[in-house]
Amino acid sequence: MAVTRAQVEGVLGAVAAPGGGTLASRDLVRALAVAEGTVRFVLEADTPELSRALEPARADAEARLRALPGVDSVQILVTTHAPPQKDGVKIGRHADAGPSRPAGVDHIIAVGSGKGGVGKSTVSANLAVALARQGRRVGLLDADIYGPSIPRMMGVNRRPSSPDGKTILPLHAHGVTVMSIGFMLPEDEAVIWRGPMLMGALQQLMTQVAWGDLDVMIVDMPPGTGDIQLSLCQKTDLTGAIVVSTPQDVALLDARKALAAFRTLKTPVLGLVENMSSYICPSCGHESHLFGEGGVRREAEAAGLPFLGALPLSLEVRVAGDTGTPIAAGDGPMAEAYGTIAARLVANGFA
Ligand SMILES: Nc1ncnc2c1ncn2[C@@H]1O[C@H](COP(=O)(O)OP(=O)(O)OP(=O)(O)O)[C@@H](O)[C@H]1O
Repeated sequence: MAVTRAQVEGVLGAVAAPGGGTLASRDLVRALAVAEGTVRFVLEADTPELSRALEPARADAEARLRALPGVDSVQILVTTHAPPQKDGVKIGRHADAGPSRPAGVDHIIAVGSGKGGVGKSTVSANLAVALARQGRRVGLLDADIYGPSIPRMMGVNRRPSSPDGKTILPLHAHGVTVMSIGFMLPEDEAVIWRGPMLMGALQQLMTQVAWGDLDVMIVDMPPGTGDIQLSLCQKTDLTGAIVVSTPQDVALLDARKALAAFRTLKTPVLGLVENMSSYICPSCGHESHLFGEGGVRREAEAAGLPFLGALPLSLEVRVAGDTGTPIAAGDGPMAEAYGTIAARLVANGFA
């Protein structure tokens, strides 16, 4: 029997947190994902001390979750907010170091979402492939520390090599240069990385990977609007961001938070994409709007932002993602839909 989110939340509500309360009541859990026997989440502490003190609770949660029927794997990441920086003191960096971009990379587009599971990685991978098919030199950086899925979607799972021990050689698939934080994480192991270490790893992917000359780099961001997303936007010279949402009200609420965060960070939003917008029955052709109709388009209009396109829910998309050949690499209406979004980005000079 498959494990449910409610069962997992029940366990998190029973594991004692250091200093009183439980992991749930102390609001320490972020990005909880429960899918196909895998439970994954982040414990986010606000001080390095709390992060260290969380280890017994992490181990307890892991043991209890593993004991639930239907759970095959448990991945818990412990992070801390970066310590506040004293004015003028920036260790190891030039005091004026602003946002940066790898040499030779013309544009960087972040793909974000407020809510997890809305198809952010699917859109990132397919957009990258669609742009490559239009002759652009494209990089795809999977920065989704909570659930790096780009290796599976692009069909690459070798560990990248580093012949000189300094530069990391990226992988290539479907005409795209690919690098994922997933390549750096040990598989099926609980990973305990602190916030600053994670940021260090992401910076490394940006600066130490031999990306070569690229017209555009697509960055698959972690879902949500936490510290990691914030630092990524602040430290990277982004051309702009694309926000993916489903038309459901709950997803839209979170998408609105993502838009607000990008606005605060002064990251231009290049447009919104509606994913899983409708379901077209493969046998009778009937179109149903499972998650509501047109919500993201209306959201874009209300915010005065471009609406880039609506992508239907399609079994083919999921199967393509699971088998390592994004749907945009083939032919048909979905590939065309991605081609249209890609062409628009190129025409506007963003890619
Ligand atoms: N239009 C679609 N039609 C059918 N399945 C889809 C579609 N878009 C995404 N999916 C499927 O939904 C699942 C979640 O998609 P994806 O991993 O891209 O979401 P995400 O927003 O990146 O999630 P996360 O929060 O884990 O990063 C995947 O199995 C993917 O194949």
